[in-house]
Amino acid sequence: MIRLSGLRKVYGSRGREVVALDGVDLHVREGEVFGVLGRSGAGKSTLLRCVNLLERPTAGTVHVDGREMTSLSSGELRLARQGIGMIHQHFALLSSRTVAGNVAFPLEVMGVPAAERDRRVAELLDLVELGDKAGAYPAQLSGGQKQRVGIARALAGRPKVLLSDEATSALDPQTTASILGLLRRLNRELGLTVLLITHEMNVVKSVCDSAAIMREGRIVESGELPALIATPGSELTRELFPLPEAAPGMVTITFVGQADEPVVSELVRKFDVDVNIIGGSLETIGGRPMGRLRVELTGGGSADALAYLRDRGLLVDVEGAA
Ligand SMILES: Nc1ncnc2c1ncn2[C@@H]1O[C@H](COP(=O)(O)OP(=O)(O)OP(=O)(O)O)[C@@H](O)[C@H]1O
Repeated sequence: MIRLSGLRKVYGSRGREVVALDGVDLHVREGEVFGVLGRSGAGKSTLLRCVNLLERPTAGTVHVDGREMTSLSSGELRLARQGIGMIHQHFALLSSRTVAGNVAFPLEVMGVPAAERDRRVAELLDLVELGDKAGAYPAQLSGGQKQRVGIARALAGRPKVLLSDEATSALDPQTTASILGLLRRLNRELGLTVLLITHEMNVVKSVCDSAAIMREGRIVESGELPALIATPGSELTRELFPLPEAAPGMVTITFVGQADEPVVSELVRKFDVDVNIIGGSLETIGGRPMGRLRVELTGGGSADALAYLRDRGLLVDVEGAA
């Protein structure tokens, strides 16, 4: 649905060049929620704004729903942008307009007749569960309600793609969870493809099907979450499942979906080993238990025990071993 190839963006700033995107390739499949994670300055906002061409890339191509965005005329681009909604960290609502007026705004720009516009606004406000706030002004709303208005407005043109620019960063954890729940529901009910940028691991964990990590304008890893978590050396896995520091010889076992099996007791029963648990971190991601366990194995059966774990499809990493 979204394909970025060889994307480069260089800003000229007071005679100095800043490379914000340095050869980004990214594929977001239709109907998925894709999260781009990265620290401040990594290039996330620039990447997102290149998708709808709010920012024009210096080089590379941007395909959205089969169209090459950089080759469109300004009229074609305006139309193409109707198929790409966007929500923002600070909501970007018009304070002088009511909730209904904010949602109606893009419909007015599109030239939708008044009666149809009113119908559509009511439908959109119902969709985000704000039907009773149509006449309220943004200043009278909570942060979560403001973001729901932002989402309703972004969906006015019935987009296939929603871009989310740190949409929950200004919200408390409970409100964040409800907004992420809403995005997930819209993704499922409308088949909406969602590309979100965030610096919060929690967002990726709770709502994304796939993710990418960005650093200094580059994608350092990307893919569907289970595959990414099962990749040896994955940075995402380390951040998702933090563990106490490893000492040489310690064993880290990564589970992707097998976390409900009694692996530790099996090891002790089947092999001549003692298992000392150093730490563990488990989460349910996409309905599947995933996580990491760090242990110390002692006893003559350690090598056989490790081979057994690997045979079972678990990712096993021995600290200090090549
Ligand atoms: N309009 C601009 N002019 C010059 N430099 C810019 C501009 N926009 C962004 N940059 C620079 O490009 C780099 C990437 O910025 P970007 O905002 O995309 O990162 P980010 O990961 O979204 O960070 P944050 O979460 O802090 O917004 C940074 O070094 C930033 O200073």
